[in-house]
Amino acid sequence: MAILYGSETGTAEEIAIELEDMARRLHYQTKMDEMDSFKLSDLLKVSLVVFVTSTTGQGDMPTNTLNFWKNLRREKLNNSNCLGSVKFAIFGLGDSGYRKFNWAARKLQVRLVQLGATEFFRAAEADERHNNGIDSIYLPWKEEFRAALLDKYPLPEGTAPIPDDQLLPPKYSVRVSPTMEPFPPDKSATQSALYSHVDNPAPLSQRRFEYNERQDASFPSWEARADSSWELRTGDSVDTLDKNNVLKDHPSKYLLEKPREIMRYTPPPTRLAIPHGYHVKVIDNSRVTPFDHWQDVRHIAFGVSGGKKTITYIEGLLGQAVLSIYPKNYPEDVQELITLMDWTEIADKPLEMAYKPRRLLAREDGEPSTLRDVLTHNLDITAIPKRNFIRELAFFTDNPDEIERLREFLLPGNEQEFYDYTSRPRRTILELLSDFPGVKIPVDRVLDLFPIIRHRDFSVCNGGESLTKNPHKIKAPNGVLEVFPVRIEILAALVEYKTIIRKPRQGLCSRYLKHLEPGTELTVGISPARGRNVMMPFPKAVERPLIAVATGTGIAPIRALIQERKQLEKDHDIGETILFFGCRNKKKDYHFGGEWGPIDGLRVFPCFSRDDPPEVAADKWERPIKTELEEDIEFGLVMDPDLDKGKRYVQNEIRARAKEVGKLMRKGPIVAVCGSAGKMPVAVRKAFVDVLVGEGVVKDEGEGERWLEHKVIYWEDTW
Ligand SMILES: Cc1cc2nc3c(=O)[nH]c(=O)nc-3n(C[C@H](O)[C@H](O)[C@H](O)COP(=O)(O)O)c2cc1C
Repeated sequence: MAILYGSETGTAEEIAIELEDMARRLHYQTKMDEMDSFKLSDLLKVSLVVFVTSTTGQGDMPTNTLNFWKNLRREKLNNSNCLGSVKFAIFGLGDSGYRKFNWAARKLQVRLVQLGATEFFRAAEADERHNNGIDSIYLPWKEEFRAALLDKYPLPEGTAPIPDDQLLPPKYSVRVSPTMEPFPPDKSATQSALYSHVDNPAPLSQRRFEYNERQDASFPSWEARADSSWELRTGDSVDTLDKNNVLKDHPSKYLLEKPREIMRYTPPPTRLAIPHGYHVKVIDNSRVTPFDHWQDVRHIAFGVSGGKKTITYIEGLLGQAVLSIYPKNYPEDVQELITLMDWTEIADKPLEMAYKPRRLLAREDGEPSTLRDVLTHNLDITAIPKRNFIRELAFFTDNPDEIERLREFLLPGNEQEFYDYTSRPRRTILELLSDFPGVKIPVDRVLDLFPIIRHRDFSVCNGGESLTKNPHKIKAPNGVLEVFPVRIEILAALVEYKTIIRKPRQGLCSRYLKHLEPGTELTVGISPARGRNVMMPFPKAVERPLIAVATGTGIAPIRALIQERKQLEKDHDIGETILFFGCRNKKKDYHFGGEWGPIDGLRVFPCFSRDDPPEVAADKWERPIKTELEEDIEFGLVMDPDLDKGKRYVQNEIRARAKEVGKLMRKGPIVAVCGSAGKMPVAVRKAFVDVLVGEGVVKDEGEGERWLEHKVIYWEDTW
């Protein structure tokens, strides 16, 4: 059975891992990987294929499916019945707050059937918005799916499924190198004392040579050699804790009064071999919201070194680029885990990883990673523990109480307890492990158990001249002036909460960004933003008017776009631009508000939801407040029923400026909507349709929708 997933932030991947575990227990030989690791012809080699895919963007396929999807859609396959022998099942993950709910799974299903494949079990569409999230659909589906497998493909006589309380062999192969001495300490880490006993180790070059020899010798599996096409791309990906739209509790409830104490040590700067990575240095990291504001928003600037090629590449992105940050764990957390697991003896010895997960990045300097390296740079030890993790832990403790407690979390009917222990307080893996001191994870299970750190993508918030106009200079600690020909900026809202267990919480990436000091060197990914092609059929698009709608940090890509259009002014007639920007307070989170004045042809309509008197917002189109509030309360977004009464929102402002918007709409503008997902993009689209009807551009709502679909470049970037 092949289990192929498409996942941006790891949820679908977790489901795939669970399904593989289930299949292995039914004695299936399995191959679980991202869709892009599979060729179409590989599908013909397996008996059953299970696809697990989330939907991303606006009804888009996840990044790690794009090659597979492109192959599947090749025109020459039409009517070929080329997948006639393939039997498949699909599990889709989505969020019903998006207009194109579960579209990736639906598109995939339709195409597979078109090409002759047979669906051997019913497809499912799970919804992140459901009370128990994806699980409400997934858990019953999995049980039925298992029963269907046993029914249609019964086990041979005398063979029983492998029970859940029996440990399966590890999937990945990792061990501490048996002959090699520990490597000399990484000066920036906090490990020097550990090496005081090491006398005259063999020279590094010799040890590296021996190590490589062994690695090569034990590298035969086709999985290990499978193509790494994913490495050629980077995609939109969000660390769960950093993803504020899925958090069920309103931030104000768990507001941190004081910033978290700065860690004594920041992560070591060791670089990873990040696909298409760029070496950058932090030039500036400033908080742009006042300290009494609930949210810490950072404007971070990076200097990109590199020659003409880099500059051309970045300029070629036309202000619509995405910068991927690969966060790291903190040395103190890593040390805590090492101590908890009794790994002190082996933590700094090189590892041999004959078969490692595809996403696990090696060190850029070619040195073999130690366990400490892997725990610092690769494995997410502060992620919220998932079911797979907890299930496996029960095998690694001798304490019967711990075994019982761990297994209890997973019993059918205990989903709420599981959620209350893990996601609700956003408990970390590290905390879970300190709650279960009897658990000692063997090192050969490390790669199977811990999730891999995901990069997080940020829209680059500058464009045009500001990318390259003036070389950026900063003084290195040794006094030498360094020059960076390219400057890239991002605007990052850090996620910090105090949860119901009263502990401060930060997303892994938020914490990493918060403490990024100017001068820090790192490797980042820089790639085109999703949907950029729609946005920039260059040069025609710049001549169209731009109606931009942004809330909060959604202003980032819009600012880049506005700067980009500004630069093109010399050679093109740039269309008019209007910007509706929504935030809470003029003085607190009106990001870049001070910049708009001098830009010709741009008009900005800010909407401060907490500043303006209610009568400004009230207009005849306002949707009944009650219904919105009921929705909000249901999703735990609003704590105080009066909180949102009579506020000024972008959708109201669009209606209030109907004449102007209607006029631009007739010219077939670009409409860009950026900010948090959920109600905002829906309400904004509805407002545009109302304006189209109200201004007589179209007759009715249906025609209004079609106008937005066909006459307008409608680009949403919401998360
Ligand atoms: C930026 C972003 C865009 C999304 N777009 C859609 C969408 O268009 N349709 C949908 O049903 N779900 C959408 N979702 C919801 C995800 O599919 C859902 O959260 C899923 O559980 C994520 O799984 P993953 O972590 O494997 O990617 C989106 C989520 C994000 C963060």
